Amino acid sequence: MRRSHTRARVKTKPDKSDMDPVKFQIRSSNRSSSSSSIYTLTKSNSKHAKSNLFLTVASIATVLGFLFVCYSIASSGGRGSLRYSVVIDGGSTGTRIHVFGYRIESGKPVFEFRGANYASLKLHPGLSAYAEDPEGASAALRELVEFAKGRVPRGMWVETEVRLMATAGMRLLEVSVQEKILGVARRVLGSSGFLFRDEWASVISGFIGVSRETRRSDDGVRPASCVNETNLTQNVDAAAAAGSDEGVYAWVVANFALGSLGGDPIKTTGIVELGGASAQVTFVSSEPMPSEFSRTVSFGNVSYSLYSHSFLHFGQNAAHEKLWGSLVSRDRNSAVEPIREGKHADPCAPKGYNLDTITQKHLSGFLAEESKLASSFQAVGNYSECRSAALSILQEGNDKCSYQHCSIGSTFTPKLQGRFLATENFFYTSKFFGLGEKSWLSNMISAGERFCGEDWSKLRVKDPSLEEEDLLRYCFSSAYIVSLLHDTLGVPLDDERVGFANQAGDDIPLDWALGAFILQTEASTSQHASSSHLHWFYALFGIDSQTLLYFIGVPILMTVLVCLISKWRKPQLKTIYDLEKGRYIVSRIR
Ligand SMILES: Nc1nc2c(ncn2[C@@H]2O[C@H](COP(=O)(O)OP(=O)(O)OP(=O)(O)O)[C@@H](O)[C@H]2O)c(=O)[nH]1
Ligand SMILES: [Ca+2]
Repeated sequence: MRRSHTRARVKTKPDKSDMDPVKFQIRSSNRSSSSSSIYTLTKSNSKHAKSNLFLTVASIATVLGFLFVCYSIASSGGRGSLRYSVVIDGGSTGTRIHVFGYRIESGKPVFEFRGANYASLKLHPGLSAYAEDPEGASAALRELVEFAKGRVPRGMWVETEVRLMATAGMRLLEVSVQEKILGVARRVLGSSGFLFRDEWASVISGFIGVSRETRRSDDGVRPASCVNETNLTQNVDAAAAAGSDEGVYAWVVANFALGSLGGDPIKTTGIVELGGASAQVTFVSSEPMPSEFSRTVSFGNVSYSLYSHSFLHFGQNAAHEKLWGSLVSRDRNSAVEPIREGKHADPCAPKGYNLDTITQKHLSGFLAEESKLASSFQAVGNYSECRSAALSILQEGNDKCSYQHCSIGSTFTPKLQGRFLATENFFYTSKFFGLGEKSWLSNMISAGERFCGEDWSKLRVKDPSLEEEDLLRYCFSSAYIVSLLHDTLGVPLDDERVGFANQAGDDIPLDWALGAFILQTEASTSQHASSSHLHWFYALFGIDSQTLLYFIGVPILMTVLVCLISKWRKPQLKTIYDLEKGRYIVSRIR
């Protein structure tokens, strides 16, 4: 059939509402028939055209939307998008910032403490060093904030929470001085660009057992009782009964790392932590205990009834300073007999070490200026005397015990139950002496006897890279560790249930700040999920975004494809208007 070359002639227009005709003349190819008809090739019905257009646009939009969902899930490794959180640990020897990345899957946070999902930086000295000059803390805090900003995408800063949680070093300061330093921190963090509220900068031992009021703190740890902070200035010992949140957080990260968090309480692992200013003991105990030591931690649908306590002044550095103080002050039952008037033997310092500089620096907390100058020390390096001096320090206050039984100071501690990880200085000192896991506590004794009994000059040659003060501490540390775990807490010397560690599971650092982040994120996510419209969905389907993709995405794609195929497959009809016959003829295009 040839296309006509004659000009199309305009005839009666069909009904306006129908279509807008295009006309041309087609001559039949058969010579014999002279008939030729004028045909009208009509465009499709405008309504029909619109629905086609809509269908096409909708199909394209659906397919694009589906492809975008595929891309965003694929690009996030088939999981929720990455979120961030920042925790600053205000310790006594330094301030450490932790930057965490995590995802939400099926309404639950998924934590990975490695690679781009975890970074930390520690700056010395700790916040408590700025007691005389609180403003001086702002420079270090700004440097830590800049470190975090380098690890959180700028677009996420505004929804990334930052918390400052200070521990023993700050606990030892007057509350008024604490508040000045915290005020500087609140100003720096408030202008950091991260999500921050003033109450998120605090000394974490905010709860001590005086009133019977209980309340749920926003980090998922429910204190057995609490009181307002003003009591802290009146009774430092009461403050010593505080701060067990630090121990709880360390317990949380240890059991998260070991995979026992969320499981049977009996199968969890306890934590004994030897810090600089404080020591923490936290474990699941079935023994009845006074409420000020009891903490309940909920994780998933499991509740853990814990004993948790932070022994302020019983951290390694604080205890060592107490030893020097006890060597000098005659009005206390001195840990060791003085050599002669004003000359004190220090059994925890290897022979030949010159103690005067270090003791003058550290005794400010214990001595009036004149008695400091009058006193001098002689290193006599004797491990067993050092160990009994350490025991005297640990038992100081035992006579004031107001509980059924006390172990450290005048504080109640139930009998240790189950397995334990001994962290921080337990780990550092065991590593220094090269102890293996097997019988490490009994080997600590022989290592300490050798080290304390050695001449200082030989020790210096063996470890020239270490700071003198750090090297010196290993004699006291080896004695204090055995005296704390075995002589005071009753851990048998060959007990395999207690091991030293600084990481666990998949090399997860056993740092309490990670535990605080886990609890806080778990609490805020489940709060958000229960208040968001998706809660019923996750509860009903309990599926993650990947499965969601298959359940919803694939059917949409199939529907769109069927529509598109059916549309294209639909016979292409041609509607023509026969002028001579005066009617439409619909015919199929091959
Ligand atoms: N030997 C040794 N000791 C370390 C090392 N790192 C930290 N410590 C000591 O381990 C203890 C606890 O470390 P951190 O928790 O980082 O110190 P901190 O938070 O400032 O101290 P606290 O406020 O008591 O927790 C302190 O006594 C530190 O001096 C290390 O690499 N080697
Ligand atoms: Ca610490």
